[in-house]
Amino acid sequence: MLKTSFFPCKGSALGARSVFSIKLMSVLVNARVPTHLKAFRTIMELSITRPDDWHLHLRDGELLEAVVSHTSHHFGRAIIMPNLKPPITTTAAAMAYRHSILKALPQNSDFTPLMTLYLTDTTSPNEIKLARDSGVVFAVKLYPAGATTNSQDGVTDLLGKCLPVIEEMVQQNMPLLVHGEVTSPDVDVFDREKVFIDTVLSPLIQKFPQLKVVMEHITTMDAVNFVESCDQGFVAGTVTPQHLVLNRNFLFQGGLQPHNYCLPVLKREIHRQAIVSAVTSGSKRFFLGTDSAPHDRRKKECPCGCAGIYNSPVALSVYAKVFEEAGALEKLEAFTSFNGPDFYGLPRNTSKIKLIKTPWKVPKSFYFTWGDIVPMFAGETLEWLPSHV
Ligand SMILES: NC(=O)N[C@@H](CC(=O)O)C(=O)O
Ligand SMILES: [Zn+2]
Ligand SMILES: [Zn+2]
Repeated sequence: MLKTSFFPCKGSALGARSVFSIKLMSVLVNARVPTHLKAFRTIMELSITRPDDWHLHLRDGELLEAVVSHTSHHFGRAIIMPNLKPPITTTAAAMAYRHSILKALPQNSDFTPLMTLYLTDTTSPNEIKLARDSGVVFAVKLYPAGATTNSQDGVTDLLGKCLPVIEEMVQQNMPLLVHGEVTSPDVDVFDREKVFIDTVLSPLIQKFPQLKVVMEHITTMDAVNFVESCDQGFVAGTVTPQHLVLNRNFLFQGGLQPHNYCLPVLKREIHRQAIVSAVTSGSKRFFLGTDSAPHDRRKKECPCGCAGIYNSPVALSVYAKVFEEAGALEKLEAFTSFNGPDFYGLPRNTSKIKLIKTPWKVPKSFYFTWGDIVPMFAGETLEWLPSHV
């Protein structure tokens, strides 16, 4: 392998602390031919600060053991979603869940799970104090009751029933993470995010301008505009790989595609484009949150399949492709590794990972003791292989 050039890239959005760099390497393509005829292929390699995943479902039991290393290999930290059965509604339960995640990690892993509490109609302000004092709970998650997987214990009336808890969250500087969809059957499934913004989120933020809110897995230009219209530092948005590269046609292409079904559901192409523009613009308001949501294959390929896309194994490759295609690779690192910790008031990671622009094949499935999980882009070839430095 012959290094032909090395140049650190300092994009304007990155500032002096950026360690982003691109390397080009010439690699021998065919070793058998005489030296003077040997062909070289140029390989690009990115070095970025270790990313964090600000929205992740790790599940529990054998599913947890099957998936955790796909995140812990390349990510430093992740915000762990609390929608287990039963949900993680107390600090004590969050601490126990954290313990089981740490136990499931590969040996010598330094991955840190950042725990969350599942908000219910009866969560007490005192529970928020306990959560803050524990030092291991970093946010509270709002699932409108019935909106998504395991949300049946969620909130039925946020503005009516949860005001004392929200006041305490403001006091404790505890972020509220939002699955932003209304659940009324009268509202078209493709409009649920916009209606949620208009009827729940806007009034909430007007009432509590000091509340930190993350609009999770944004799917529409309405969500992009909303996040951009709010005070920076108080409202942010996470973005999944699927909402950057798939539109709603992918739900039906060649027949019903259960592995492309997640909530909020994929939207029109104009919405996908608005999200791509927002994240590749270099805005600090958006950051990486995969919403990787593993389900056993039989729960996806059945008459009433679960919502959720398992994307941990491919997420970094997909994000890199999106930034590359937008001509904004120098802004990738802020999205993957800076904007999230800056919003949460946590230090940025200090170690690095590499992304190598080489083709690699996504496994068709990941088997575990009682089933298997089909990842996003199963069996397809991607580029930008993540690797340790
Ligand atoms: N995104 C999904 O479609 N599913 C998530 C829940 C969620 O994040 O809404 C899951 O837990 O499976
Ligand atoms: Zn959700
Ligand atoms: Zn989720």
